[in-house]
Amino acid sequence: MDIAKVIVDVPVRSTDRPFDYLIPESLKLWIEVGSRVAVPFGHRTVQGFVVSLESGDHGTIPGLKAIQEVLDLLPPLSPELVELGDWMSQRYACRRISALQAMLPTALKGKAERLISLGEVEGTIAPEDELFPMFPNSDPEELGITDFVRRNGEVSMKQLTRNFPEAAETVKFMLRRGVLVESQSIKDKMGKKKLKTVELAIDVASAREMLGSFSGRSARQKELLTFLIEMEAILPLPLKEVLAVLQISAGTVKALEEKGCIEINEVEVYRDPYRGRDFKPSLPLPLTVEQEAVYARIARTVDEQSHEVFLLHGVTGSGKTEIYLQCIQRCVNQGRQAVVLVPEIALTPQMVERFKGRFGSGVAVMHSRLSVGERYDEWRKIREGKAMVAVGARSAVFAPFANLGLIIVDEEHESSYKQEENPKYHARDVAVRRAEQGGAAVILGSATPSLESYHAARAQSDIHFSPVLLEMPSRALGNELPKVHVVDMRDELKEGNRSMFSRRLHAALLERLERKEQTVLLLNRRGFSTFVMCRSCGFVAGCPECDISLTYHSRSDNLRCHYCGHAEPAPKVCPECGSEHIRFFGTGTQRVEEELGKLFPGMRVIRMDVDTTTEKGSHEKLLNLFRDKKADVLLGTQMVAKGLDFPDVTLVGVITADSALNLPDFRAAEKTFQLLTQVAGRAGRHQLPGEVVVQSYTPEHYSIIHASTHDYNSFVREELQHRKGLHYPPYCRLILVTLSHEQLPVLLRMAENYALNIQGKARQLRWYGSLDKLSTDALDLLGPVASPMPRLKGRYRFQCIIKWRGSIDAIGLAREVAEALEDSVRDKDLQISIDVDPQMLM
Ligand SMILES: Nc1ncnc2c1ncn2[C@@H]1O[C@H](COP(=O)(O)OP(=O)(O)OP(=O)(O)O)[C@@H](O)[C@H]1O
Ligand SMILES: [Zn+2]
Repeated sequence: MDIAKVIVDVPVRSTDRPFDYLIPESLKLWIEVGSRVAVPFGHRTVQGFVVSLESGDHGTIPGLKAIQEVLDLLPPLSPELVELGDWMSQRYACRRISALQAMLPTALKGKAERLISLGEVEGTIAPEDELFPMFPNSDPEELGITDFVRRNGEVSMKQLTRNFPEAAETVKFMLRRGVLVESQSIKDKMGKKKLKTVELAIDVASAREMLGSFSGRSARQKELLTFLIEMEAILPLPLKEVLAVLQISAGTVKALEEKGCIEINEVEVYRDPYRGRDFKPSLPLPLTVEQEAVYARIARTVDEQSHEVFLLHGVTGSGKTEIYLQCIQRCVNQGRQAVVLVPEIALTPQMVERFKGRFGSGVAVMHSRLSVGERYDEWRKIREGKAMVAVGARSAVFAPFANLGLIIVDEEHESSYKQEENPKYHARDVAVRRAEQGGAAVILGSATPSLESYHAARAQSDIHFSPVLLEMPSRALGNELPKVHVVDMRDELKEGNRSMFSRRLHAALLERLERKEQTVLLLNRRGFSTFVMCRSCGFVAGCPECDISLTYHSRSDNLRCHYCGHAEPAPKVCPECGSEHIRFFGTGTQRVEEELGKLFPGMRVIRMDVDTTTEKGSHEKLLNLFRDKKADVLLGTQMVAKGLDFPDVTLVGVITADSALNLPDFRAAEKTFQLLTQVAGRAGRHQLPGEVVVQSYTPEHYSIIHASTHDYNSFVREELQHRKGLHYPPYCRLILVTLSHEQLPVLLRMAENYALNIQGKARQLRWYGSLDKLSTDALDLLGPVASPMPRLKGRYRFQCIIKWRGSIDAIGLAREVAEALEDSVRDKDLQISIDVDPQMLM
């Protein structure tokens, strides 16, 4: 008998390898690489994924157990995705099962029953008597199955395999052609699964003739038939809608059906979250000269169907989206599919509309605001070949397309592409890997590329990938980038203005009210109240070693560094200028809203933050209100910074540019630059010119200076110098290792132990030492120190940061030492988490 190697769903490390199972003869045809199976494990039955097959005579191996059941008719994973899972488990030091499960919609993880029903063949379900002509060459088995499913409506997979034990190949073949469809019995209040439709059963001419034959009593039937004749072009119509429009009863419909004039069919509808919504169809725009050059370059690779990564650096409003759309078209024309990744926060209706408008219902949308059932249906649309394009957040990188030709990562610099829980993968890096496997092109697009990607493109020597840099320095509509004024808030204070609005921003807001133009106001809440700042001179205390801001701890009233552990007492007066205006910094959106109400009576403000957007669809509602000019000001957190394209926005105000600058994060300057550039890019995108007011306590900071002149290149040059000097990415890579335990003394010992073991092993391998001194292969370790959140859910937390570069296997080492420690102490309470290339060090 043949053997399947199976990764089982048992959440302990010792099972993180394939186990051998015999494939019983009866299941042989059903099992492929990527199949989900039920297998005995210990005394239980668990779920697992087949990762490889071995044929041969293994019948005699004692103790080898057999697979019990196949859980889906079509394997939910492709061999390509299984291989990607393998790669992820090494790249992110995670378990293979967790990588594989991350690829599937939630619905497939639960216990829902799998059902088979009859599919749509050429648009409608085949009526009984048309069955033979439709499958002239079908074998009796296929007809038997069709008939069985028809009689039962929906059958479970068990029923089907019981009745047709030998028919695996046939059923699979039928599934692939859409004669059968597989679904899950997901109870989902968001939508229904079946829709009745009404359609003429005779041609229009005969129907017209029939009209004369209706007498007084059947006037309603005549009305219905007349209606259907008029609507002929758009038939079939949903029955429910017809009943509602004509105010007729089901009896009328039935009578007409019995006369053979009409037919009622039941079709399966996907729970389309965008159903009933009209998307304005959009045609390809004639490209600008800049766009044309970029497009031609990418199109070449798409046509060759080869693998290449592009970094598309295009200023805000340069028309990157149009490039994406036309490249996708090119790819789809060749019969290959495309995935578009966008940050969750930017997955606005406006964004979806642009893709649906161009590609219609061939677009599947995947994001976390959909219900479980809706997400499953979108996933199924992809797997069954009913969608050619998937637009979605992070996890859409796993869209089960069979022949992927293009992956687009929009706003590639966004840190939300990194998943913070296990598996801690970065969707951009996974996208590049997947494309490499399948010979697909990748476009990483941004107005502010991440330093990692940009450096990789310039240096052509990066460990992940070397993208080809393509640039679009001007806006598509030919207008200028907006003028940016930086206001020094220290001067405002000096001159007696204690309000949160500078005089300049105040005046600009008034002007917009008078001219009936709109304003976007950004309040950057990230990083508030973790640091202490002097309002007189802008001083913020930083770590002397690590060049990041110190974090204030109120209990001990001191300041601490979360990279190396440096601590000092919190100052009472500013060490720079002696002022007593040194304190926490913090303002909420609500307070800004109140203040606007006081200063500008009658101003209509829409506030958009986590509080006002929790409800499903609220985000969209607020944006629509703003677009329809029901408000003068859109006030919000980061949410307002991205992707919006509103013609009447001529002013963008940033309340405090510095707050994120002071996060204890080596990417603070980069993130500040990106956010300012993005939000500034919302102003003056169409006919009206735009203006931006940025309020700051540190206007001399290079991230603010360069953002104000839209000078990405100068910012990058300066920032790269800093990173190089202090050994931060992209000049090295990081691994964040967090250890947690309920008991502090135990944890301290373990963390110390972990650090020593890493250092010891690295020393043996001649990797260990300061990155300053070692030239190529090098590894250094910071810590252990208390984590920024030192106690979480009753557990203490300590962390180490491993810095490394070169071709050494630092990830393997971090994992190996963690596992050895776990094995040696055998303390179930100890948890060690490894985050490779962390985005959040807080
Ligand atoms: N070739 C073109 N001809 C006419 N208009 C265009 C063309 N390309 C893009 N546009 C328009 O220019 C505007 C900006 O384009 P788009 O939103 O795609 O820019 P973007 O680069 O994605 O910007 P951002 O990074 O700010 O989101 C849009 O209103 C778009 O319709
Ligand atoms: Zn430090």
